[in-house]
Amino acid sequence: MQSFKDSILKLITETSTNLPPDVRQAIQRASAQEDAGTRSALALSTITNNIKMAEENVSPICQDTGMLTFKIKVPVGANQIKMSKQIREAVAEATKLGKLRPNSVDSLTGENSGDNLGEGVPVIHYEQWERDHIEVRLILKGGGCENKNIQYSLPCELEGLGRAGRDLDGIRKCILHAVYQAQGQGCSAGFIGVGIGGDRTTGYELAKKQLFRSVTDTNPNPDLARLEEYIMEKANTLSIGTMGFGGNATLLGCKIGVMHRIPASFYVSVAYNCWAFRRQGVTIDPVTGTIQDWLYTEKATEAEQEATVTAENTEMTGGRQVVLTTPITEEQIRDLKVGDIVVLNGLIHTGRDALHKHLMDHDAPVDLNGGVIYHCGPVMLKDQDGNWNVKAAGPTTSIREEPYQGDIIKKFGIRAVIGKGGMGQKTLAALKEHGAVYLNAIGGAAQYYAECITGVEGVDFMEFGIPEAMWHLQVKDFAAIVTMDAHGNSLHADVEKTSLDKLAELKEPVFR
Ligand SMILES: O=C(O)C[C@H](O)C(=O)O
Ligand code: SF4
Repeated sequence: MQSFKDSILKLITETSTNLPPDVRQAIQRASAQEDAGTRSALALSTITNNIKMAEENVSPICQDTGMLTFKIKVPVGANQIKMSKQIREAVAEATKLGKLRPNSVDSLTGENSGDNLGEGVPVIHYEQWERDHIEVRLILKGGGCENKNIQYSLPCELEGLGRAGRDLDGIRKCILHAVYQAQGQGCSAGFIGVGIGGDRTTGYELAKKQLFRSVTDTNPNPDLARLEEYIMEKANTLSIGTMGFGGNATLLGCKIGVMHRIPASFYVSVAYNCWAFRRQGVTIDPVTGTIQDWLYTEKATEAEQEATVTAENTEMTGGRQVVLTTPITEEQIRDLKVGDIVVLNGLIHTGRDALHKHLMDHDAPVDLNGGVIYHCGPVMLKDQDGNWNVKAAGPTTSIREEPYQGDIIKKFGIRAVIGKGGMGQKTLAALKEHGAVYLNAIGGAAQYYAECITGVEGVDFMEFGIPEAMWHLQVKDFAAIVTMDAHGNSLHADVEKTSLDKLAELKEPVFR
């Protein structure tokens, strides 16, 4: 087992930087379905670009390299204690190499362990089997989509859909609702794993386990196969679209598993995964520890390859492009409308949960007047000369800052907030009152945005850890879409309303 650690390091690197063919094909199919020239088509072509860049740069597809979850099958007699030790070493090394963001945080103190190790993490599940080789599967599931997981206890009442009963039709309603409630916040278009039955814990486990299935497989249970097909068709009529911009592609995959339950409980658990669906797998020789084969290698058909060409040709035709350089004036901001594409140049500052909370009752370390806050926790590496390099830097889910954002805009004179998934009424009101905009960047496009960052001017609050620190970044041609403007308009509110209407159209029973 000498090479086991190296094999795991390869698996982690590949998972973080190279999306498997079944996932790529699903994204390509979505691009082909999307109407050319729309915001969603633009987002999908940025995503396609980003996937390529990550593979070429061998750098994280998304800066949130997620919760590492290993699912391992071992022959009788394999030493799991030794395997776990080597897995932990590989995880720490992958972090040092910038293939993973230091993403493990003490839940009570907030302290970042710096190496992705910690109490209970990485998550490693072992299962024995009768075969001779080891199989290791890994999923890197990020926080934005994890926060959109949802569990239903049947019977229940659902917005738009009414009563969901304890039958296949009730399950159908729960799954549709799960896609609706995620909106764009989990970086749609997404994939879902559904677990029917079990208790609360095993239901979620079953849901997550479905994410290890190939996107293209067919459910062996004919009822569930029918339900999966139905959900794929109908979820894509909700018009949520990529990043919640509205559009034809909302769901890229749906996999449903079932287990027994106890009479009193009936759970439907849904694990939502963003488009950056990072999961890979290998078979490993138990004697040497070397990789024998990669899993998830099925290739695209010719028709799918043709669809890729169409996707790559997509270019944004609608919307106005406005080039802005920081600091930005109130007049420039009030001129912007939902749908405009802003191309930013100059200095911007990252800030997420810890910083927003801190700024509520402290001064900022830099002048933020006319400034731009970027909801982002980048992957950063220090080079030999002690300079910081940006390895991945896409946006994080903005709604977490909703309690603070309006006050922070007012207190510091901020003119633009960049993030993803949109924000709520309180922020919308503050944008109008103080003259600011919300710019939606493409979630997960961490390589695309890293390339727009031309320099790291400095950093404050390193004690918050790398993702939560306040990085001062010089950007050039950083493009994002105005989705909330200073006139009270919010694309997110509009899409939410339209999709609720469409959801309500699916209220009538289908599976009896
Ligand atoms: O933590 C991050 O950088 C992003 C997170 O995965 C999110 O989607 O909000
Ligand atoms: S930012 Fe988006 S793509 Fe990245 S992990 Fe979060 S939900 Fe996934």
